[in-house]
Amino acid sequence: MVVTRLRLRGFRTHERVEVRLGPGLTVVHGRNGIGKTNLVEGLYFGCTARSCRTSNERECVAFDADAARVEVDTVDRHGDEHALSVGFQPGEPKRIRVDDALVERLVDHPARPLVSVFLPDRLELVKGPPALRRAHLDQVVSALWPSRTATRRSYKQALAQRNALLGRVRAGYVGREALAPWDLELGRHALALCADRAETVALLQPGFVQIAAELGLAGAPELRYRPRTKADSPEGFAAELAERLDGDLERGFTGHGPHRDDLALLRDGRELRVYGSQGEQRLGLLALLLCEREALEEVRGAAPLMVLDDVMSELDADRRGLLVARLRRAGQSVITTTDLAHVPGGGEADVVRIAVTEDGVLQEAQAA
Ligand SMILES: Nc1ncnc2c1ncn2[C@@H]1O[C@H](COP(=O)(O)OP(=O)(O)OP(=O)(O)O)[C@@H](O)[C@H]1O
Repeated sequence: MVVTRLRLRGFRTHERVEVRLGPGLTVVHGRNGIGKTNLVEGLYFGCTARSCRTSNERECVAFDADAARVEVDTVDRHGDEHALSVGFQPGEPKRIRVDDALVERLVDHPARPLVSVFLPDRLELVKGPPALRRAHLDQVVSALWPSRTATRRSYKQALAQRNALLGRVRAGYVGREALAPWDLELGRHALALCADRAETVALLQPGFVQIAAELGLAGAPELRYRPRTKADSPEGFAAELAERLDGDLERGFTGHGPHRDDLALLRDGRELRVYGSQGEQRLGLLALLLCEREALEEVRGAAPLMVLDDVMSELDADRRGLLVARLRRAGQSVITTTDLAHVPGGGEADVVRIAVTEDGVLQEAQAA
């Protein structure tokens, strides 16, 4: 799936913009604060109906506009064209259309392109709480094997049911023994979810190690899945729950299981979250997103659209070269930069360049 065209209306600094993207690399350049991130945020919004920068989407509507509208044209692998549009007016539900049909959600719609975004704000994924990395890992599982989304859903449902039952035991409506069948049920889904996550991390690990080293993360990089459970059968998991039942009854919810797992990014065995510098955390995040992209290419035969905002200024010339070479190997990517010279090969004929200036957004090189 390739995004061929992006149109923004009333989106942050962009009153009215239309640009074409290349099937390979597109470089968006312009001075600080001119609206480059706003443009790629618009691209993300058009592909997912969500902002990649804020949960308060009112912020995306231009200061002097009442509503924002983003349209994205795509071509799928069979050559079929699709038109996605997202209209957003604060206080109203979003109006999302795919090929003129209204849809409720875009994220799980088959016609939408997968998109992976590196923004300075996304550093939270490395620095922040385990819940963010867990959710991210589950998204990668779903992107790699869409049918396995059901595993996570089943676990969540079983967990909610057990938590409800804990409440009934606490209130004295039923005895503790009522939990036993639910614990086994939860154990079955828990082990399936852990297996999906472990398989994904094993698949990502070699790429992560290679890319992190290539980008200059000193020491031995490692991606490590940290499941809470040590069980290898539903019965074993149920036994772990039974050991913790008093605590669960006290709190009123289940404190053990895959909803407490973490994905650790390490260097020389130490967590980047705790010991990494900001620059090292950035490299860790970049390596993670890039190895996911390559795994998707391998498993699904389609790399997601990769959006890299303001990444070049942090890398030396050799590493910029390695990064761009990796991006150009497969799939579509968009890089923003203050200086076109920071993108090796950015002037080549197959690269699409878009200049964001005080006079507007200028398409410098058109995709064929
Ligand atoms: N809803 C909005 N309406 C109008 N302008 C906005 C809105 N939200 C943010 N801005 C403006 O957008 C500008 C920042 O744009 P953006 O983050 O895209 O810059 P940039 O080109 O990526 O800069 P840098 O290179 O420094 O990262 C700021 O001047 C900010 O005031």
